[in-house]
Amino acid sequence: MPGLGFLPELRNHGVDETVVERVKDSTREFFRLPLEKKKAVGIVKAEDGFQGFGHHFNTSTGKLDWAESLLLGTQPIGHRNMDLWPTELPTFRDAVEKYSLEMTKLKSLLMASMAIDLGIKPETLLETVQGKIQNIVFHHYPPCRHNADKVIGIPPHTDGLFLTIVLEVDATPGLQVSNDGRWFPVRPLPGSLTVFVGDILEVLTNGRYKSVEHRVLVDAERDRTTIATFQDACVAGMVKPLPELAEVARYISIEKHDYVHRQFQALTERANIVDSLKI
Ligand SMILES: O=C(O)CCC(=O)C(=O)O
Ligand SMILES: [Fe+2]
Repeated sequence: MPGLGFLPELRNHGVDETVVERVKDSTREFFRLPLEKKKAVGIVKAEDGFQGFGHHFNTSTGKLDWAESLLLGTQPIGHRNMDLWPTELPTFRDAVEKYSLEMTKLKSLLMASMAIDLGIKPETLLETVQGKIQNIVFHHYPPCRHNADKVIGIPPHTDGLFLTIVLEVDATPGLQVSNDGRWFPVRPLPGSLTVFVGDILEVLTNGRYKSVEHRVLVDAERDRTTIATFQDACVAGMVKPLPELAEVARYISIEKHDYVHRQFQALTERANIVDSLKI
């Protein structure tokens, strides 16, 4: 996918259909729970970021956040906070565990194709994600019948980690990508997945792949529910272009924890972190 910031329709991805259907059902069931039950797994802050249920985005766009989300650390096992995996629903934990493993497999397949495309050894790329965090975020955007222009599902952003794989639970539109200052809807065919290049992947590939700005609008009539899987990466503790792709580095090298700090700052200032790393 040279030059592409996202793959709008990944078909024939080999992800087990039963696993997909079960995680979709579990997600619908979770959001149908009464608010008190969802609050029981409310956001908890930890050293490696926050996990749990709540409003994850602080828009500062002058619009009201119109989403409820549950973020679970899923890989490696030590990153899990099992207190936040709902026990209320009998199949939820198992469904998420299996889906997480499918996403791990798919990520490796995608990375093998990327390595071929980039002309580097697959191990070079795979090493960057070895033992790194995978988070799964379940989003629910309820319909907004009146004043839809005053709310936003997720404000414009690029994904800060390495790779994102989005599964739509229903067929409600809302996701849009930005290109040349215009917004374009993303409408994947049923059964396909949407893949986003994250900011770290842009830096690692020295700009061969670009992270792309996207947002989620709220539908007037229908709920939109999605499952976004995020994969983290770094090169020996650093966010920097892979030496194999950086005869002339186009981005500075930065310690991973400084990157996380900068990313947090960029989010609150609505600035683009990747731009601030460009040489
Ligand atoms: O829900 C969606 O369609 C996209 C979610 C997203 O962009 C994100 O979680 O970063
Ligand atoms: Fe995103």
